[in-house]
Amino acid sequence: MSDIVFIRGLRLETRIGIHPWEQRSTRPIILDLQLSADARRAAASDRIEDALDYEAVARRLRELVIQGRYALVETLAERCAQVLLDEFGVRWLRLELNKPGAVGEGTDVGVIIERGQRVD
Ligand SMILES: Nc1nc2c(c(=O)[nH]1)N=C([C@H](O)[C@@H](O)CO)CN2
Repeated sequence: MSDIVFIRGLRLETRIGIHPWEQRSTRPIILDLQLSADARRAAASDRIEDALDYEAVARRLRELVIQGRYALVETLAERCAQVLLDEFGVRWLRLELNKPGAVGEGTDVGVIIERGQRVD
């Protein structure tokens, strides 16, 4: 199965950073996600129950991200990945977490992780 459901540019507020001043207020992070999913099954039935619901994914990640406090982008990326694997049954994912402006205006920094087994 090589189908992918994607979410690009998911902007979420969180407290993140290694410096005490970064923990005093929220800031935006941006998630880009690729999630393996069986699009053929969803297309055959045309039912959301047979699809990986990107709306539900976005809602769950928003809840997770806003509630937490994190030092590292790696930690937050890993938490998000675990939720997708455990709660949504995603077998493979690629997650890019961007912390825009962290090393100067207009600069994108962050982490890209892949988890699970890609079945082709
Ligand atoms: N690999 C990482 N390096 C750095 C991180 C991080 O989360 N992962 N964070 C910081 C600071 O919080 C920075 O974003 C703001 O000064 C520095 N390096």
